[in-house]
Amino acid sequence: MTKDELLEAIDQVHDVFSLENNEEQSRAFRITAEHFAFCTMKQMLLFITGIGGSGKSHVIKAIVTLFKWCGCPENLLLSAPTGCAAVLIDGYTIHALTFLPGGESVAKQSDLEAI
Ligand SMILES: Nc1ncnc2c1ncn2[C@@H]1O[C@H](COP(=O)(O)OP(=O)(O)OP(=O)(O)O)[C@@H](O)[C@H]1O
Repeated sequence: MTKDELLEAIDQVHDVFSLENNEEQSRAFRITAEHFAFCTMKQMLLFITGIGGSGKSHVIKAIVTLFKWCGCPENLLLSAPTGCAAVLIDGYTIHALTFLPGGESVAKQSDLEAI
């Protein structure tokens, strides 16, 4: 996919999810999408928060859609701290994603570094 096609896909997903109706959703989506498009080797940490129903999952769904449209859904892993939150975004719990053991056992540093 060329850069122009990527930018076009970003605009289309932005429209499909009506993110122009919400400035903060729009900004969160564009920051993530443009990082995906132009800075693939750098880690980005972005904290999106808001009260229940403010549209956090909606932004995540838009990001998921962008990765699908760009043909690389496998480059995106979704996780959430609780099972309920993970189901809402069709993702994994952080424990499941990082193979952390359940119960009271403590993960070994070497196991975590191998992930
Ligand atoms: N920009 C938008 N355009 C249209 N509908 C939207 C938009 N943002 C959010 N919604 C709708 O508002 C509802 C609540 O949004 P969402 O589930 O994303 O909120 P949330 O912040 O993740 O909530 P919670 O924290 O309770 O899980 C959903 O039905 C979603 O589709």
